[in-house]
Amino acid sequence: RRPSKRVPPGSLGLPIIGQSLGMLRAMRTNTAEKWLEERVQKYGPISKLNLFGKPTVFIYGQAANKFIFTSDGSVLSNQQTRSVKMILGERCLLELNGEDHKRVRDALVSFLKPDFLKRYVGKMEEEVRIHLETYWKGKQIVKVLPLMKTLTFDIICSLLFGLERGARRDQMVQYFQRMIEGMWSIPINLPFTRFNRSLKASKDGQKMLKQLIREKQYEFENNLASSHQDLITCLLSIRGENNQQLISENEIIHNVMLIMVAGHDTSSVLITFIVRLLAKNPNIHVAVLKEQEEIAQSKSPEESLTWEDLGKMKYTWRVAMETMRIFPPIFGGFRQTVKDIEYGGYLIPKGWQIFWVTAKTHLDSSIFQEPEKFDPARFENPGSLPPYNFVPFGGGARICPGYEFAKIETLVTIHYLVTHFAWKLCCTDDFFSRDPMPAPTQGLPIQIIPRKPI
Ligand code: HEM
Repeated sequence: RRPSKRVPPGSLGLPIIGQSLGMLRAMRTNTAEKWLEERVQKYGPISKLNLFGKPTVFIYGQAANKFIFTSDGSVLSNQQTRSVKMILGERCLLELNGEDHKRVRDALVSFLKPDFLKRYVGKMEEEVRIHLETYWKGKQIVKVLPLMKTLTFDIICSLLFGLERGARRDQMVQYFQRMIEGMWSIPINLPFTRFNRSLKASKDGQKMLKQLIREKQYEFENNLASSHQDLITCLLSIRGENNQQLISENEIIHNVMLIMVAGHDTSSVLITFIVRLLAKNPNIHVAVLKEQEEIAQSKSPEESLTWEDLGKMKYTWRVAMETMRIFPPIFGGFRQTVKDIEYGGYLIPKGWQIFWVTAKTHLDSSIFQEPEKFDPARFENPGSLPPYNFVPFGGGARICPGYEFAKIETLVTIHYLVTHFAWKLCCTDDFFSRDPMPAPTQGLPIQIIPRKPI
């Protein structure tokens, strides 16, 4: 078929600004789905707009997700905002395409695959225990979101970077927290801007990582590495013919920074929203508690959780999936067309952005009946769910490689939370803003009542 010469309906708005401010405002006021629905009502399921200075086409639904996730690099390339590229570096996975993307991704997956991660359940559990003893024990009110950010940072530092607790880990966490704060803002290189503070923190963090990598390289080459292999050592150990290192120092630094961001912001949001939903749905809370108590009672108090125990947490994981259906941590993302393409009968010119949105498909009543209702039973038989309808982790060649990691940390944390504490929400409003990660009012303060000692 000859491609139609028509670009999708819609307006590109003012030059550069386009609809970016309207979209950002809708994200911050938790009305982004409504904002997009109004577009669909006005222009139909495929429409053009101008986001962050680029002509963009917004598409959603099963076919759209399939198109985005299965198109190869000859049709669509990955597309990040300029601020993300400047802060994370040009060799991180988000910037790589084709063979380079596959080589670096395979290296990361060799560490993040279940066979490797199952050895680390006990180490994650140790981090959760220490966290609860430090920040929850003896408290009456805690703020869940900031604490979950601290916990997921700690887990990543310990498991992925082999950085033990202490001044060095604290310094690293500070750099990364500052870096993330302004990562999504508009890049203006002035000393007082949020972006510039992030860029500086990214450079300081990179310097520290470089030092850490050199130490790990020395340990690796002199057979001094500990038996608990971390991600950095794992990447250093990937060798080709003649024993040459296959992942360069810059690739290690940029991807370690990506993992720090991708791995901590998302899982902390997921756990926070599960805590919120359990407080609002007592029946579901009771069912999760029952499942977790059965596991706890099958072990002595000193015994660690195992991979097999996690396999028994089926209901809890269904609750997590339903939480991600309604409140996906990642709102959506961008790709860029590598050539003129035809989609849905329209022409999308070369160099335009394509904007995909998770929640718009997740809340579609033709896919999920009564989409506003929180119902974990939808995931009783995940195999029956048609592909590309439930996409909190994306899909295809760029599907989230941290899925298993996120699953383990979520299940271990929820196990400890429900078996050791009961809780009530201090703010009962339903509001959360997206910046771009969802954040409930005041970071979700809750009143906690201990069930049994940590
Ligand atoms: C609930 C937790 C998580 C959610 C919802 C999530 C979601 C996502 C999504 C939607 C993408 C794909 C974006 C796209 O196609 O453009 C992605 C990519 C990615 N995620 Fe996650 N993620 C989570 C946790 C993690 C964790 C724990 C890690 C690392 C330990 C991680 C590392 C990554 C990386 C490196 C990518 C880029 C993959 C690539 O471009 O090939 N994520 N994630």
